[in-house]
Amino acid sequence: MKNRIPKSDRRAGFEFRGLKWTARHPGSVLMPAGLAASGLELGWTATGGIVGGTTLGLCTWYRAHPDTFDHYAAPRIRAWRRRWSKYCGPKLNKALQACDLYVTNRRTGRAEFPRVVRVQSFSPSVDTVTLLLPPGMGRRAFNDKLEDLADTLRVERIALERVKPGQVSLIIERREPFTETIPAPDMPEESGAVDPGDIYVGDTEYGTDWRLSVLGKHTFIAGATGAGKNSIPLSLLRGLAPLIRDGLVRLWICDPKQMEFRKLQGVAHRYEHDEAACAELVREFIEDLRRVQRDFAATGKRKITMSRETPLNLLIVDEIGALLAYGDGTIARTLRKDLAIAVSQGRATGHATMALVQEPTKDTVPVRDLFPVRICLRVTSQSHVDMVLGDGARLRGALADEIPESEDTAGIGFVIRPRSRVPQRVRAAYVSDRELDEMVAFILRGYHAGPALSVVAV
Ligand SMILES: Nc1ncnc2c1ncn2[C@@H]1O[C@H](COP(=O)(O)OP(=O)(O)OP(=O)(O)O)[C@@H](O)[C@H]1O
Repeated sequence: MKNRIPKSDRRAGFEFRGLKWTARHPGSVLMPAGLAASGLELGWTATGGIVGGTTLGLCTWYRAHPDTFDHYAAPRIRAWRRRWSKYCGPKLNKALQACDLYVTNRRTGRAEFPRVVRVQSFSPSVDTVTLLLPPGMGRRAFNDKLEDLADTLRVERIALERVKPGQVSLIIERREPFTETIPAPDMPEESGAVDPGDIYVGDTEYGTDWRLSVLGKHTFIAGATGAGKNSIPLSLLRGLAPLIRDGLVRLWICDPKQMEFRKLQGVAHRYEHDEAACAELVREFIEDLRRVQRDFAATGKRKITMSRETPLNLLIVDEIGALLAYGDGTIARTLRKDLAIAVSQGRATGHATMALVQEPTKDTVPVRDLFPVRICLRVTSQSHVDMVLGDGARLRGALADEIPESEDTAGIGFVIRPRSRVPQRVRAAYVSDRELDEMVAFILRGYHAGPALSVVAV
């Protein structure tokens, strides 16, 4: 039998603890060491020049190419800054101690704290701090303490995710970027001023425009009742209003709830609310899609040119769950098949679909994963977030289940940024009843339901 060496009450000397710390944080040690070495070797003026040149280079990158800077550099710089300014050992330990989030080593009597192993900052408002728990502490220790910890750290809210045994991530929402309602988008006067592939629907947490496309893009919007789902299609429709008026975009609306969309009845190409009639509407939408496909096959075309003869088609299905899961089984089966065709084949033919749902489970919306653009507003369950936005989205900061249930937060949600795959907080603009009426009146003023000769290249 192996002889076990009895544990000592003494800790390793500070120089060895220092070495261990250096091994864990090589960058934070090597950078100042490199600068000091450069100062001594090359002289302080040359080192100042290198530092200045690097800073200038970063500033130029920041100003010249926001896309690549925000994708590659900003999250790393922010995470590093936050690691050492907000979550450095003693500062975080003080907060953890105040919230009783530590264990006392029975043998040595010393307090042992969760250790920060990683800080990620995918967006300016949310950080993910991964902690290695000390022996004797489990993730349940955090259950009742997250609100206290949020107040102690002076942040908006904190959520917890288990990473692997012994490791948890605190998802720390530092601030709410949206404190004001965003006014309804303007309606352009002329069709030529609208790019249907780039319509403003609200703002992102970076203060930039949040835009959606109807060029064969299919959008899935999930959110609990009152989350503000309707504001997304309604904002989009205001941007598209002149195209609808001029007969270049046709609306197909399934509206089982008969609320806001009912007002669009007079300007929609097709509008239905009854379950069987909605299924018939979607069938006709598919027939239209097939007709364009046949036309493509006959003419060798691969893309439509938006015109009154070949308009873009936007199918809006409000409360898709009411049609697919809660209604008549036979109708739901046909509808599911047709929606799957629309979402998988409508891109090139100019048939876009937008579906809204309260409960985004696979049982309710089996075609959910076919939608390439997914938006998650306030949801009622943690699991809904990853269902909508993809695995790991909540861990990367999409705390859609933590958005408070209040009108002040309606329209706030998350989307996944296409290139980086990280969640981004967004808020849809709010279209009031008056602005909806104004839009309908605007469209009706010159409404063209049938074909004519106008062509707008897209
Ligand atoms: N983008 C927004 N910005 C600010 N407030 C909003 C926004 N969207 C909606 N609201 C407010 O929230 C309320 C609820 O919105 P809405 O009815 O669109 O939610 P919903 O998700 O469609 O709910 P349901 O599924 O029950 O129809 C609205 O009456 C409005 O006061």
